Amino acid sequence: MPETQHDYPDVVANYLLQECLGSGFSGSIFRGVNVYNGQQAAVKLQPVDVDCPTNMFERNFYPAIQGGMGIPSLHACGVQGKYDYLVIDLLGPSLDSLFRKSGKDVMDLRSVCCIAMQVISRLEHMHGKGVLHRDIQLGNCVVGLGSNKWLIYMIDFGFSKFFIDQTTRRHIPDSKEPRDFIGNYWFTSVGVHCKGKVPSRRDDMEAVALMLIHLLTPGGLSWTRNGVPRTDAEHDRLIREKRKARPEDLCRGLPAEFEEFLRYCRRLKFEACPDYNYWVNEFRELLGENGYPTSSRFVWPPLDPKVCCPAGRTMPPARRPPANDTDMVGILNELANLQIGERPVLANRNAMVNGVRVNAAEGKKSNTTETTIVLSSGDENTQGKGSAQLPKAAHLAKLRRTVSQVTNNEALAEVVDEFVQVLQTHRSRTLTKEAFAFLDALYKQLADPSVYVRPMRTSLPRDSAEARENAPVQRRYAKQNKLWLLRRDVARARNNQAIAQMVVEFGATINKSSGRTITKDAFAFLDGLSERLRTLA
Ligand SMILES: Nc1ncnc2c1ncn2[C@@H]1O[C@H](COP(=O)(O)OP(=O)(O)OP(=O)(O)O)[C@@H](O)[C@H]1O
Repeated sequence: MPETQHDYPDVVANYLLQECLGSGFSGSIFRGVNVYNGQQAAVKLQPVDVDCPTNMFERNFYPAIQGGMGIPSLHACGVQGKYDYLVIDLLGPSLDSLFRKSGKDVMDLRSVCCIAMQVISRLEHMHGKGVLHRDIQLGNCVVGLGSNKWLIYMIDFGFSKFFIDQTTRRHIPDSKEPRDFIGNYWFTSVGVHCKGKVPSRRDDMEAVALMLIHLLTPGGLSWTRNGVPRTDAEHDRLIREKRKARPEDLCRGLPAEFEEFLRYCRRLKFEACPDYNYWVNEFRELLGENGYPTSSRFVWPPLDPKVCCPAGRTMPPARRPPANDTDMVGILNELANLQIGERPVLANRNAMVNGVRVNAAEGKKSNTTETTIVLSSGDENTQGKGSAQLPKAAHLAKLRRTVSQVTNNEALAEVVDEFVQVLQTHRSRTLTKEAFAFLDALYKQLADPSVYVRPMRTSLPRDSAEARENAPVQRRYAKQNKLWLLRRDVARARNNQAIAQMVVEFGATINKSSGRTITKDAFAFLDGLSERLRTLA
């Protein structure tokens, strides 16, 4: 029997109310038992006179989205006495509650990838029916019960909205007028929360990205750490913090997919349909690359890594450790001392950190002497060359000079391998101007060393005449699709000229992207390129 300050009825729509399962801003949810057939359900009650009658809104969306995987069924709804009610499938605990109860600071990578795959699929379903969720958060993702406990359900459609007008079947219009934000403090997109933009599909996706990054960040995203803002000043502070957080800072130390996903969502146009499939596959691949099963089934509590990870694999932590170089050196030294069978721990490209430069006078305070600590990757190609000690820019400049003098494919392949290694070694995955200069030189060697090559990246602004000139090639594909195609096609490139053309397209695609980051497909392309050069040698 419900105990409350509200005088909730004992029975609502034939359901005898039992214990309270959760409470929201203006209502509560009870387990209910059908008095006629004993079936259980969740009964969501809200006083009819609340300022924001979300139950009344919510019931409008069920007919449109019901039947989708991970969408609860609506069994009954209406008004009884002073309460607006919804009777929906009884489900299990929310991700918020599971995570809190685990007492952990971060969630494991496998669980986060499964959440990513499932929640993106839920959005694909909802968006496919013309509905935005607009309140993506851990409390609104709940697991099923019994045989469905691996399945993540989306709940709480009280803030949802049809973005496809039900009469005209057209997308709702954008507006330049800033609007009051709708959603939640933690995960609502920067555009909607901090800039007052009209929410669309991209904002649901960005909320997912922020939620995933939050789960992988010790202590969570920085603006979530002071609790819910209670005053306007606190809210303003939160907005400033959220707004200034750059993807590369939020995702430092995480697998590159998370930063790419966040950037992707933020680049989407107002009416754009996100490529859900692409991202589900990215997170699936990330699972595979880390030795996990690639199923999206959410297993909680997480399995012991020894059980779900093939023998001999070393598991990456949910987050690569340090924010601080001094800590990093300590951890790397410890790692170097570990005796883990015959496998060189640091040789795994995903986990590899070849070298770390640490300033002798601690951090960046001094610009004098630098102590360099180099840990070998165990990779034959770099051993003995001593070049891992060079700063990234100098190393890339040296490679540019080398590539300009190389005359055969085998040697070109070696230089490309070293280029990849330099990019992998450094924390920032941005293609710098030195890296672009290397690509220019590589192109020249592959195409015709005697011709003048117009630099791929110049200091001209992005919308300059030159950028516009290149635009048709760049616009043809979104970055990820283009890189995927390049990665696929380089294996069958007929000759050096064809590869040279791909290098240009590769550079143009990365240059066009907002972060100029090197993605997994980008690395795969470079690897494929060097392999192809060897077979064409
Ligand atoms: N069908 C369900 N089965 C089991 N528990 C549920 C169910 N629906 C909701 N809950 C629990 O109740 C909590 C609140 O649910 P919900 O978000 O739908 O309510 P709300 O009043 O709209 O909340 P808010 O004010 O946060 O938007 C959920 O986090 C979950 O723990």
